[in-house]
Amino acid sequence: MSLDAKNISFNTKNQKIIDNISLALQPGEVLVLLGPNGAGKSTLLKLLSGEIKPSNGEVLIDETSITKLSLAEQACKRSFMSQQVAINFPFFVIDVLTMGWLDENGDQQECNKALLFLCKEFSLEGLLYKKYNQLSGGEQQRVQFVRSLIQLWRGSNSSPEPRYLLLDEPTASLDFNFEMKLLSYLNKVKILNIGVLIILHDLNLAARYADRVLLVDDGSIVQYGSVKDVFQPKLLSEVFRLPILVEYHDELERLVVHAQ
Ligand SMILES: Nc1ncnc2c1ncn2[C@@H]1O[C@H](COP(=O)(O)OP(=O)(O)OP(=O)(O)O)[C@@H](O)[C@H]1O
Repeated sequence: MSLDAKNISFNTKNQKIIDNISLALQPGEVLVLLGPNGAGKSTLLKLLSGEIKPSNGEVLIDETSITKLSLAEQACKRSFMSQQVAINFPFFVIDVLTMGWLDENGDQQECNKALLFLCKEFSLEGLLYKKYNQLSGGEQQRVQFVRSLIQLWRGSNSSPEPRYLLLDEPTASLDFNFEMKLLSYLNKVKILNIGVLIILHDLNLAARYADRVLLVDDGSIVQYGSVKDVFQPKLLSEVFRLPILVEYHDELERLVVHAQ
């Protein structure tokens, strides 16, 4: 079981944006997608989510081509939080949160339970009856993260099917507290048989939270593997076009990255 990209490419009239990428996101792992601006990360996530179709190759969810799944079936299997979600209609926060609730998630009582639990985790209780488009950027991002979790909720099921959570820079507008809260929450998410693919720009946070890393540049994979495999100073320096130092921090017990 996995969310697979098999030799996918995405071209526009004048540009090859994704060039023959293959990957497999496993349930139970956090795969961090790294790369410079314009490398193709968001496009790759949109392809994996089914939002856009590859020019070549295919995306499979648990061995079934995503093109053979209905939108409802896709929604059950994977949840996608894109970079910025503008909602022009004046929805209340509670409406935005419950939009993703599916029959598979459980009944109304279960929905209330999920809302109560996740809103407490991400301090949204006081915002439920505010208009979504009046929230700050960070508040909107917390709402979108909780919405994407609510979509995959299987609270009362002790052995849920594999599911996949795709997150495009979910911490970009968050303060330090909520940034750490969201990233450490992924450790709880992944043990629920969910595979998480997340785009991050902060290399130190990537080193801390990734089980595996996919480094892309110019639409292609540069390196795909463990943090140790990817966090090679020469490789990172080339991709990010500045001298980068990587060292093992004894006290933190992980690799840390510095710009030289
Ligand atoms: N539909 C499109 N039509 C034309 N060009 C596009 C389209 N989508 C993406 N691009 C271009 O493809 C490249 C990759 O964009 P993408 O948003 O995937 O990059 P990214 O790695 O997510 O960047 P960032 O870190 O800045 O968010 C960019 O040069 C972008 O301008």
